[in-house]
Amino acid sequence: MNSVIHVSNVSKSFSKHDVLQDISLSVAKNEIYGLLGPSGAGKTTLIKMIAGIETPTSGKITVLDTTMPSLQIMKRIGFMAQSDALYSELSGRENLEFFASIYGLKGAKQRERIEQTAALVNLTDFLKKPVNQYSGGMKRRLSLAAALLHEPEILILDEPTVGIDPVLRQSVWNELYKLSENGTTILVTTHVMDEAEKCGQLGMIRDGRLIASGSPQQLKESTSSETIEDAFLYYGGVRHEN
Ligand SMILES: Nc1ncnc2c1ncn2[C@@H]1O[C@H](COP(=O)(O)OP(=O)(O)OP(=O)(O)O)[C@@H](O)[C@H]1O
Repeated sequence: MNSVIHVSNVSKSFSKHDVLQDISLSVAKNEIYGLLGPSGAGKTTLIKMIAGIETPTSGKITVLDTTMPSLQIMKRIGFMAQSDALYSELSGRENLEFFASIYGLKGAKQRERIEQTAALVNLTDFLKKPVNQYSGGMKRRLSLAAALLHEPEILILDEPTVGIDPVLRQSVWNELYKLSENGTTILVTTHVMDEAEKCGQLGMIRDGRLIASGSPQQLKESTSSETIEDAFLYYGGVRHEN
C-alpha cells in the first residue's frame, strides 16, 4: 500500500498514565482517514504524535517515509488543533497573514492564498473584524483556513467542524473531498457518528486502544450494523451523549 502515514505499535504514557496502547494504522495517499472515539479516548494525543508535536513512549511513526518528529516533514503538514491558536486582538486577515508568513508565503502568493482559503470557509466578508468578535464557529473556520494556507500534502484536523452549522459543515466536507481528490491526505478526528460516515477509512478508538478499523461500510457489514454507532458499540464502545 502507498501509505503516507504509518503508525506501528505506538504507545504513549504521561507519567504513569497509559493514554495509548499498541496502536498500529496506515493512511494511504489521498485518503480521508477518520479517528472516531469518545472524549478522552486518546485521539488528540495520537494525531499530535503523527504531526510531530508529541513523541511516542514506544513504537514508531513515519510520515512520508520519515520517522517523526521531523521538522522537514512538519512543514508539509497542515495541523488544526482543537483549541484555536488565534490572536484574538488581531483581525481575521492579520491572523492569516501571520500564519502565511510562518509558512513562507509572501506578496501576491500570500494575498491569493488568503483570499482563496477565506472564501473556502465563508469568511471573506469578516476578515477585517478582530477575532475576539468572532463566534466559535467562525474561529474554527479561520483555523481551518490557516491550516490550508500553504497547500499542505497532509492535513491533520482535530474536530474541525465543532461549532460549525450543518450547511457550512457540509461545505467544509465538500472541500475536504476536493482536496483529497487533488492529492491531499487527510486525517481527521471526530466524536460525531454522521461525520465518521463521511470518511473513506475509519479507526475506532476507545480507552487508548484501536478497537476496529476499515471503511464505514466494512465496519457496518462485518458487525451487521445499520449505523456506525451500532458498529462502534459492537466493538466495545460506549454510547455517546453528543
Ligand atoms: N500532556 C498531558 N499530560 C497528561 N495527560 C494527558 C496529556 N494530554 C492528554 N492527557 C490525557 O490523555 C487522555 C487522552 O486525551 P486526548 O486529548 O488524547 O483524548 P481525545 O480522544 O482527543 O479527547 P477529546 O476529544 O476530549 O480531546 C486523557 O485522559 C487526557 O487527560
